[in-house]
Amino acid sequence: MERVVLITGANSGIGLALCERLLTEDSQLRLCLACRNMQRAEAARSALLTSHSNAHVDLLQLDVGSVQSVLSAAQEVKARYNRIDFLYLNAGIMPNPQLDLNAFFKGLFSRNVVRMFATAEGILTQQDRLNSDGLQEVFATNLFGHFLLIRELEPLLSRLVWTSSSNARRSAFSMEDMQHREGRESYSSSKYASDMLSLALNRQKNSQGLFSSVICPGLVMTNLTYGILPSFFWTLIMPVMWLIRIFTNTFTLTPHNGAEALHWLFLQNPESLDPRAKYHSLTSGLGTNYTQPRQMDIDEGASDVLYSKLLELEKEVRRKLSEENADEEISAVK
Ligand SMILES: NC(=O)C1=CN([C@@H]2O[C@H](COP(=O)(O)OP(=O)(O)OC[C@H]3O[C@@H](n4cnc5c(N)ncnc54)[C@H](OP(=O)(O)O)[C@@H]3O)[C@@H](O)[C@H]2O)C=CC1
Ligand SMILES: CC(C)=CCC[C@@H](C)[C@H]1CC[C@H]2C3=C(CC[C@]12C)[C@@]1(C)CCC(=O)[C@@H](C)[C@@H]1CC3
Repeated sequence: MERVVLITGANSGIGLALCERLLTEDSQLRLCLACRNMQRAEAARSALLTSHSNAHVDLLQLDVGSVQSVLSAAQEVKARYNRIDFLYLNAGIMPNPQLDLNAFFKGLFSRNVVRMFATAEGILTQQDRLNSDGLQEVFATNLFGHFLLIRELEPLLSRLVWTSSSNARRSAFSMEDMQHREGRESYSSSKYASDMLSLALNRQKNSQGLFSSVICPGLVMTNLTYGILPSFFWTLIMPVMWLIRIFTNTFTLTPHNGAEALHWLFLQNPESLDPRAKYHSLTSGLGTNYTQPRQMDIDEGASDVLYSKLLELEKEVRRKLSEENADEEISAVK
């Protein structure tokens, strides 16, 4: 039977590399590339068809950071497919990143140097903003839009895979400020929230046949990472990056390597997976890719609380949207 795989943020980086790898694995797949920009989606589709000329590649317009777009895209998915075998929740942003050079150089000569290169802990902040739905943009894109998509498509789903990060950190997340309105680590907070949500989904939904996993792709050179430093700087330090890669397995660097754990999970029986593990894409000094589970620092109770808070926010957002639609209808009649 033809399997259907939907991937958010599939037009570039790790998402696009995953598409390539999945088509190489199973040429009979039906891939659905869910992207916000249809021109970029078309370009990705053409690239995939160049290497896999008989592949079934569909496109879906989805801005995961917009409530209305998620609801419309979900309607379209329900009209097109009877089921989604794998939903990869991969789209993600890190807007206005700032590297703390002082902390970086201090870190270079500390015991935590390997950890710093693997997680960017203590050296990276972001500046977030409100989107047109009144939500924090990073939270809306990296977490809430995906949550809403899952809620809309639930009867069709069986496997979920989140592209999280080793930058996810408990101390960056606060249950009282789950959107991270206050701090400057919105990326870390949103990724920690996705780890928690994945655990909560497993606790609530495994009995109904829905399984969720999280991965970290390692440090991959994509649009997201290129946005952190000016391009001339990347050109300068690229040889150093490849050198560091010999000593640290988290420097996967290429999108193909970064997609390792996403691909590996595609081949696993969900019952054999650990809901408390994050599956890391790793690359050895000799360039061999492998996947390694590492325990996440999360409480089951807290993950359930987050799940309830997301359900509450969903209600609120839907109510607001229907009020806005009603207002629009009234003014159209006038
Ligand atoms: N690169 C790395 O080192 C790491 C990346 N990650 C995660 O991997 C995932 C993929 O990122 P990566 O491949 O690196 O970076 P890219 O920027 O190449 O890919 C991000 C993808 O997400 C899409 N996207 C962003 N915002 C939205 C939106 N509102 N609606 C729909 N699609 C959207 C982008 O589309 P568009 O082209 O239109 O912007 C793009 O296709 C992210 O979740 C990121 O956090 C995790 C750890 C490390
Ligand atoms: C190699 C030299 C000399 C400098 C590079 C320093 C930083 C730009 C680099 C060090 C650790 C990196 C890192 C990320 C981005 C680039 C670094 C800060 C990530 C935050 C990218 C996105 C993620 O989700 C993380 C897993 C990455 C963690 C490490």
